Amino acid sequence: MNVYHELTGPEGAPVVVLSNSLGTDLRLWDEQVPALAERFRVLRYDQRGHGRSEAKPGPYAMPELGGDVLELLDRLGVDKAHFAGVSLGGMTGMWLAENAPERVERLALICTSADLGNTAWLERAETVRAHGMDAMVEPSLPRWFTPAAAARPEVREKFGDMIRKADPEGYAGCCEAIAGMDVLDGLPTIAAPTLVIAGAEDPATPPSHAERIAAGVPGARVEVLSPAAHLANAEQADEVNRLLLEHFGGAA
Ligand SMILES: O=C(O)CC1=CCC(=O)O1
Repeated sequence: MNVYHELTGPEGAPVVVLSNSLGTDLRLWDEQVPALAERFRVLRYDQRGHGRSEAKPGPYAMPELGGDVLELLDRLGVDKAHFAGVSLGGMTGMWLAENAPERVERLALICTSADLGNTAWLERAETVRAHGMDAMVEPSLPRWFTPAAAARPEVREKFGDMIRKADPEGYAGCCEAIAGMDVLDGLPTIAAPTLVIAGAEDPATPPSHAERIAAGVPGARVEVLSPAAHLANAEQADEVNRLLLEHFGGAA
């Protein structure tokens, strides 16, 4: 599988993997990389079907999204890494922590869920296969950002571009992975110290989903940020950077 990735930060430093959400790409983490790369080797990648990664025909399943990360870590010679994921990226992180615990040091789950149902995701997959990614731009931005942030031209341009650059088949395949996701029952087996971050105004994965994850993962703690919708790491970058550095042990 051809997974596009970028490495930033000192060689030999502990590795932090950053995994993007549905419809975005590794640019989602632009505000995190400078802060994290002072102390960590930051490995960000594009989920399959997104950005510059390969878009195999769907449907996909969570073991494939997690398998892409394991393959990438193997290729780069990384035995174990910290992992942060937004939404679909967080789902990938939960799958990894449950199924490859020896590869996950500490886990940060941002604006994500262990169960998002299935019907709506299968319908969304049908919509993008029929109408392409343009159909996703206007519905997505108000879920991703609070109204003030969603109105900013640079936000609309950057995140609209990420949506348009996703491959419709790849996006649909990821919707199908969300529909078939099965990480809820395994939450109590997660041994990696886990931080769960939610956006108070997130309509897609509201704070109740973060609380549900934290109720399942032994010792997990929740932080709710405001104002922030689904892409809290973009809207509350400084606070998310502070929390990630503290959680991964890189705080000054
Ligand atoms: O619906 C959205 O765009 C929000 C979302 C759900 C899963 C994900 O990765 O993003």
